[in-house]
Amino acid sequence: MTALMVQGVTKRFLGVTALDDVHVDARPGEVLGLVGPNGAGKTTLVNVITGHFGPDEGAVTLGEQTLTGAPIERIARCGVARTYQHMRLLEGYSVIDNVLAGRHQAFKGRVFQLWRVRRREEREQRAATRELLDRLGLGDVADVSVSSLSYGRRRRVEIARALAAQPSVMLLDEPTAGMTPAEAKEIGELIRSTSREGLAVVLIEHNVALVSEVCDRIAVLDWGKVIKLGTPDEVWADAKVRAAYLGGELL
Ligand SMILES: Nc1ncnc2c1ncn2[C@@H]1O[C@H](COP(=O)(O)OP(=O)(O)OP(=O)(O)O)[C@@H](O)[C@H]1O
Repeated sequence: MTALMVQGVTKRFLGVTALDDVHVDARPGEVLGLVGPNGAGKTTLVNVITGHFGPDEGAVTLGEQTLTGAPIERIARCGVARTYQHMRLLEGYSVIDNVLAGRHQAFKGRVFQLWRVRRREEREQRAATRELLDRLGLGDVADVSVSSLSYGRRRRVEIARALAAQPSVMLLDEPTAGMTPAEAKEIGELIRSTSREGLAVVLIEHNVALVSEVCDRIAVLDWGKVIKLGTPDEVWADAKVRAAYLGGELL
């Protein structure tokens, strides 16, 4: 497993500097929180890492691999998976088919294979996906349409789909948005236990209590700049953070 490094990334949209010389890293086995007021640049940073936007300046690397400016599919195949602020599930398809889609996307075109070998791989992938669904508490709905699931379970399917690609880095954009506190707590526990298996998780999250509980380190963005990067205690004790984030009324 390899670390994600963002070095000196700047991204401008017409008159807006959405990211301004951003330096952050996410280490294998840790959860890195990405927090900050609305419009601070959190989603833009995720979009630059995943190749949805190229940066104007700076570099993104994963171990020895340079991701800067690479197409989205290549970055995904390098081991970067994500979920979106607004869910993008294949409506009307089963949970297992949605999750398998994540797996196929990551592995497609990898090698030319005989039909027989492909059939065997497909069976193996289905079995591995069922195991993953069991682990995420979705085993009982594997063959059910995602459209009929509760909001919390649909969010879980999104995470399962990202994990199915066996990433080194998983970027989660507000995975607990719209959840009940109990559902959010469960997702928090899931994120933490998943990271402990060795992947780096980058978590955009507005829920301060959850982010403090789940994250090893937190990067605070404000107006496109990282104003603090440290442990939850270090971050929330920082005067600049308190001033920028929720106008000083943090905890
Ligand atoms: N595609 C785009 N075109 C123009 N401006 C954009 C684009 N994407 C983001 N921006 C601008 O960049 C800035 C950062 O936006 P971004 O969505 O990254 O913030 P955020 O921290 O994720 O906010 P939120 O918490 O509200 O999701 C904002 O001023 C936003 O309007």
